[in-house]
Amino acid sequence: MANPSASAPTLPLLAVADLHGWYGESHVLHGMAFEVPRGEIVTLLGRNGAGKSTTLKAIMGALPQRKGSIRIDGRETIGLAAHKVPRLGVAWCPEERGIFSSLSVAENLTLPPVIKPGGLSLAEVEALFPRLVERRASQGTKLSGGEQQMLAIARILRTGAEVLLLDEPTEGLAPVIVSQIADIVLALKTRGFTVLLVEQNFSFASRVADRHYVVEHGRVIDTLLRDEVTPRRAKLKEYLGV
Ligand SMILES: Nc1ncnc2c1ncn2[C@@H]1O[C@H](COP(=O)(O)OP(=O)(O)OP(=O)(O)O)[C@@H](O)[C@H]1O
Repeated sequence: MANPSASAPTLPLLAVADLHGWYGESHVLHGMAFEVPRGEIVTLLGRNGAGKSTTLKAIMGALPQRKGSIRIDGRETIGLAAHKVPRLGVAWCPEERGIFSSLSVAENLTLPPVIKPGGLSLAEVEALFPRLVERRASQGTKLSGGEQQMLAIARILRTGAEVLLLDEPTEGLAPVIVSQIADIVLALKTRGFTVLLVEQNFSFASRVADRHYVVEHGRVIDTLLRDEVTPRRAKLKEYLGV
């Protein structure tokens, strides 16, 4: 990884301000605003349909109708074509995971192109994911949900991205696998990655994250730092309806 302290420490790696987004006539992001400091794990929490996944899409330039501001390492990207966003060091792991079923684990792993220097080597990726090494020759279709999720995360680590957008990486997984994914996300932080996580699984989110933004109706309605989660747990449960 590039040295995380190389840029100004006070500049957030990702800064979203007054972000609006639409699907056709449907206005779903209503002034999203939040910051992701370099080296932190940050979550967007909220009920189904709050606009969390759409926010990740908007950051990647995959939401055609959007306005506002999305700065990546200080650079405004709102007018940028979608194919240019990854070059700024952002990688997206969408909810559907996107594993190619006809390709092997090894082929899936090396499919995304390296677009920036500073990514992990294949050997470093494999050291983080021993399970994938064991399954190297297996086809995508033969993998369990947890293995698919690991592969979806693993294959973006070589690309040189510094910011990883992970959309519900624990969805549908057994608790023991969720715990392994938490260990991996924490290991990524120690390797210098910055992570923006969309999550419904609050116990997972609270284990890994440094800060949480609560999203409701397409905007951030509250922010909690790691230490505020326990004292404000009742309020958080109310927000999430759990
Ligand atoms: N492709 C789409 N076309 C039209 N409307 C959409 C589309 N995708 C999402 N929406 C709508 O946009 C709103 C925000 O959805 P989004 O998926 O961003 O929510 P979310 O907070 O990520 O929740 P979830 O966990 O259910 O994905 C919802 O009302 C949803 O129905």
